[in-house]
Amino acid sequence: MAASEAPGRISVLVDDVSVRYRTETSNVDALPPAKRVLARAGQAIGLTTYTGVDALKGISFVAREGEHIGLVGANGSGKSTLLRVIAGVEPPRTGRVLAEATPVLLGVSAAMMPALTGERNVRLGLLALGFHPDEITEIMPGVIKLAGIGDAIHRPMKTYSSGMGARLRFAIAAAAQPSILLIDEALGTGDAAFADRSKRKIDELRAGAGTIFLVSHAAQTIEEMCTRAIWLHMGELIIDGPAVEVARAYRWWAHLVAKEDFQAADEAFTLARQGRPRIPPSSGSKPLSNHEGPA
Ligand SMILES: Nc1ncnc2c1ncn2[C@@H]1O[C@H](COP(=O)(O)OP(=O)(O)OP(=O)(O)O)[C@@H](O)[C@H]1O
Repeated sequence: MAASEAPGRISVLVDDVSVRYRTETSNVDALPPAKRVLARAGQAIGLTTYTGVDALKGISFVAREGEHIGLVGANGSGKSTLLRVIAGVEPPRTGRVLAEATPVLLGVSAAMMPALTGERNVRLGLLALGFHPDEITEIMPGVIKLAGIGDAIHRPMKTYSSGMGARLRFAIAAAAQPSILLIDEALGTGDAAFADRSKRKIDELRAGAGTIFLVSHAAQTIEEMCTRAIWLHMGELIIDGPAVEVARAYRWWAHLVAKEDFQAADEAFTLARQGRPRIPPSSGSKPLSNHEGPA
């Protein structure tokens, strides 16, 4: 179903959202000239230099019920940041996000308490997601089973490996059965058995959710699983349209960049930005590699 055919109710409104991260840098030369002299003087006496990274620049769009929206773009283009802003775990510097239900970002929504056991964290996480204590008693076993971390569930979370913590967070978020579901494939973690269980759970959640946002580096996954796609580049929205069109245009551009045919890449990029994405004639019969690109 193409975006233009989706008549569902508006579920998420992203209005002129910008995010800037403040981060340390050792590259004083990249700072604006006015700040360079001061930064050099500061460095000479051991002070840390900070700079701003514009992760999202004035992003606006509307998502509707029934839409499965893929986010594509090179590494660092702002995809995860956008999911985090929609989930409400990253405050935007400007703009706002309105949602008709609580969007749940699989894997990171629950704030965990390191000193408490996994079991206590599950209980707190489910309370935070709005479950009634009686419901929690009922669904706890299923959440613990999905996390599948064995006896470690009775140990403090600070003793967990990062994979074990991620599994628990995933299992808590999955219990929410959200109507607005945010999936960041980069969060995919764990061993083969968990990957299999989590994939089945994601499929189940996808079937129940009204609006889905999916970040994936595999443009083909976006083509197969989404109705619509948004291409982000250096924090800017380049094109928003039917998934197949946008994902293929992105893959084509990424392929040209990987081949170092920068002139053709620039042309493809400009056309996409103008809303006239270039879809390579061969892409239907001979798919480009999923992972091609400047990533
Ligand atoms: N906590 C942070 N502090 C400073 N900069 C950050 C932080 N998180 C992200 N960034 C920067 O913001 C920009 C966007 O990052 P983001 O993770 O949203 O990109 P992405 O498209 O999801 O990348 P990837 O495909 O590599 O996962 C990048 O330049 C990144 O370095």
